[in-house]
Amino acid sequence: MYLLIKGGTVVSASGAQPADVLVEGERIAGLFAPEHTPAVEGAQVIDATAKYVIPGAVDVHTHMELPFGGTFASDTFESGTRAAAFGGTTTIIDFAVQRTGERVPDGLAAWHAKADGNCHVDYGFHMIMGGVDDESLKAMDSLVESEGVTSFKLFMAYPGVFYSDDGQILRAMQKARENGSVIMMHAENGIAIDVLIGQALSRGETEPIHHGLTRPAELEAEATRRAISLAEVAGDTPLYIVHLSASQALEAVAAARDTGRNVFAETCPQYLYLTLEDQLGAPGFEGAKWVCSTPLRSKAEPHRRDLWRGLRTNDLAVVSTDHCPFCFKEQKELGLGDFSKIPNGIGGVEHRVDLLYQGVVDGKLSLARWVETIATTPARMFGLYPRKGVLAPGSDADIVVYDPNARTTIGVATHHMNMDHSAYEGYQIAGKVDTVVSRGTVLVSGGEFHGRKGHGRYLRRGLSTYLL
Ligand SMILES: NC(=O)NCCC(=O)O
Ligand SMILES: [Zn+2]
Ligand SMILES: [Zn+2]
Repeated sequence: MYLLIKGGTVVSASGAQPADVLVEGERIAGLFAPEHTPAVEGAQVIDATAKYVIPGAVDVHTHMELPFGGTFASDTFESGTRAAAFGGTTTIIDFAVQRTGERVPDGLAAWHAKADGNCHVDYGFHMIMGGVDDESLKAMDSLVESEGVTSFKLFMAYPGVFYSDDGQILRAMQKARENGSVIMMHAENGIAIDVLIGQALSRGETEPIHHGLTRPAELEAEATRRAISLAEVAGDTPLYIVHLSASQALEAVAAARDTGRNVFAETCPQYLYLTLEDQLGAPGFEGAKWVCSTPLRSKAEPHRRDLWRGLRTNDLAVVSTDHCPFCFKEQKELGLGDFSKIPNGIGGVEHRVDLLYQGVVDGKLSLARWVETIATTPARMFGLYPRKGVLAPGSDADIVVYDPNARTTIGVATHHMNMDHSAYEGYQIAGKVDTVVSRGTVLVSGGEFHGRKGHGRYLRRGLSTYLL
């Protein structure tokens, strides 16, 4: 079975050129200069004239069905991966969770039970380590060796939930140094934040904006610097800072990278577009829609400008979504009268490709850098390259045809995520995902979904190929 994507401009992390893409079965058979494209009898043809053809995007930070804040993230693996596909994302890496007091293999098994047979796109897992002890350290080895889980997320935030102290973090980093895995860090000083939260509540400051005000940028920067130091002490353990939002934290990452350290970071669209004042500070309880951690930052400071610059310089190597949706009704409302009880998270798995493309439209990113940050580097960073993240012979035929001349408006009425609101309601997007192919199967075309639950397969990941 052949599929030919014809007439488009293929964009890769190294540039753009006119090329036709031939798919045989689930894999890419070849890329051809248009004048050299072979005639393939019986091939299904997709006309990509005046459109970009890019690798299916890879979102390395999602939380489908995450239990958090007394409820569960509102997208299942089924609804969330369908929405991902609509947005041009053909691979996700979600976070399996070992909660404090639980065993790591049990956490992984629980995530397989949620995801297996339910996904529309391919998926892998990182492991959240909610407790670092002798047993869980041993389990890290077996996850790397036998389960294809080669990255582990630790938390310097959320005391009593996922928090690890510095000793635990150092031990996990030493283990990762031995087995070749990557440590992902939620870098916020959760102990100090809890003090600020208590003080704010005792002053009667209960509205959503206080979520952001009690998580100052300096406490993200302090934790980022501390994580970088601990990784150095552990022997330059590869360290990946998740959902980086503040200029000061970015400065710490850039300084480490300038000295040749294996330190990497991602940011997310919410930090590139949304702000503490405009969203978190919306009237009444409305701001709860944008409660996430790290929080949205003040527009009075140059965070967004610096994050865009970091994307250009590669001090920010990846854009993920940290997709963690909660409905406003009944879920975000758990925090009415107490911002600290609002479940943390924003849904956006459907919009990353579009929102980052606006950076191209606005002259902030090159086309190549768009593809590199949403597809190629994520795949390399987390052991999926060259199977994912690139259009090359032998790679999985995960392909997006993107129409730069079409327009779309983001909103709850049209999105496919299981959310009763949109973090980007009314955003006008110049460009549109036109066709989405996953392992040779057309999942989305003409705005219609043609996929089937269970098409998505579990990805056993290798070690990172992005490290120095
Ligand atoms: N980010 C967020 O607010 N929720 C998801 C959990 C996490 O990534 O810390
Ligand atoms: Zn986090
Ligand atoms: Zn997250």
